[in-house]
Amino acid sequence: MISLQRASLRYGDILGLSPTTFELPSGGGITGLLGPNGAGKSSLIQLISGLLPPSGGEVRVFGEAPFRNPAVLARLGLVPEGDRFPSGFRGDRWLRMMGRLSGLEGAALDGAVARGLALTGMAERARLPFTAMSKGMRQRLRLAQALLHEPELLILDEPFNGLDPEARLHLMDILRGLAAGGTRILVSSHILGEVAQLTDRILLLFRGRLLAEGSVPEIRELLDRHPVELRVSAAAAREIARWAVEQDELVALRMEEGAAVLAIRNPRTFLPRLQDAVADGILPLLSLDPLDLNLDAVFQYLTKDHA
Ligand SMILES: Nc1ncnc2c1ncn2[C@@H]1O[C@H](COP(=O)(O)OP(=O)(O)OP(=O)(O)O)[C@@H](O)[C@H]1O
Repeated sequence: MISLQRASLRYGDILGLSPTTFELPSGGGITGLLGPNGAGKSSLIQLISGLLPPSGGEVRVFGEAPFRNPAVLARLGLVPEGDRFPSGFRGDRWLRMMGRLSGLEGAALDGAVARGLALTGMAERARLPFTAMSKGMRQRLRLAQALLHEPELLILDEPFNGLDPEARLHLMDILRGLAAGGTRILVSSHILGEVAQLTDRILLLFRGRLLAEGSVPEIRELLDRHPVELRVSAAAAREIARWAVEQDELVALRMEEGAAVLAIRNPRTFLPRLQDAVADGILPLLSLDPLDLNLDAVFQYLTKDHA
C-alpha cells in the first residue's frame, strides 16, 4: 500500500528525512511511527500524504506517486498535527463545509457526515461550537473529517498530544475499530507506551533516519538495553543501595541527599521486584522518579548502537 525507495525530504539545507526505504502492506492494521521531536515523523507523513514531493528517491501510495495526485488523495485520510479550527464554527457545520470542499453534496454529504460522527462517537455533541468542546472532542471531530470519504489509508500525526487519559483511550478504541474494519492506519507518536497500546508494528525514526522496523516486543527489547536512571528516595537511602547492588539489572549507583540514583537495564523485570520489596516492607521507599525515561535519551543510545 505504501512503498518508499530511498525517499528523502529536504527543507533547503535542512534534511528532514534521510533516504528511507520501507513497505507497508495493504489491508487493515495499525503501524506506529515512533520518534522524539524532530525525528522526521511529520516529514515522512507529508511525503506519504502527498503534501510535499520527495527531494530524492521515490514514494508510492496505492502504486502511484501521491504528490498532488487526486487518485491517491481520494483514498487517503489525514489528521495533521495540532488543534487549529476556524473560530466561531459549530462542529457539524465545519464538518459539512469540509465535506463540500472535498466534493461531497446532497445525500452523499449527509451520509458521510452522519457516518463520520457516528464512528467517532460525536453524533450527540457535534452541534457545539469548537470553543465549547474538550480537546479530545475536537480531535475526534478532526478524525471524523478525515473519514468523510471513507479512506483506505488513515494517517494521524501525534493525535494523542495533550489529550487526557480518558480521551486518549477513547481515541485508541476508535482507531482499533477502524483497523479491525479494514482501514490501514499510520499513527505517529513520541511515546513508546502510547504506540505499544495501539499498534502491531513500529517504525522507529531518529534524526531523520529510519532506525529500526519491528514488532512492539522487538522495539522494546532494543529500548530495554538502554540503562534508565531512577531516583529512589527513602527514609534510609542506604538500605535501597544495599538492596540494589544485589539486583542483576543494576548498571550504576550514586548516592544523593536522602536518595539513591540507580541506573538499571530492563526496567520491566526490575520494577516489579522493587514494587514487591516495598510491599513486603523490605524497602522504606518514599518516592520513585524516572530521570531519563524520555525517548530522547533512549534514542541517543540507539544511534550510538547503530553508528
Ligand atoms: N518547514 C520546515 N522548514 C525547515 N525545517 C523543517 C521544516 N519542517 C521540519 N523541519 C526540520 O526537519 C527535521 C524533521 O522534522 P519533523 O517535523 O519531520 O520531525 P517530527 O518527528 O515530526 O518532530 P515534531 O514532532 O517535533 O514535529 C527537524 O530537524 C525539523 O527542524
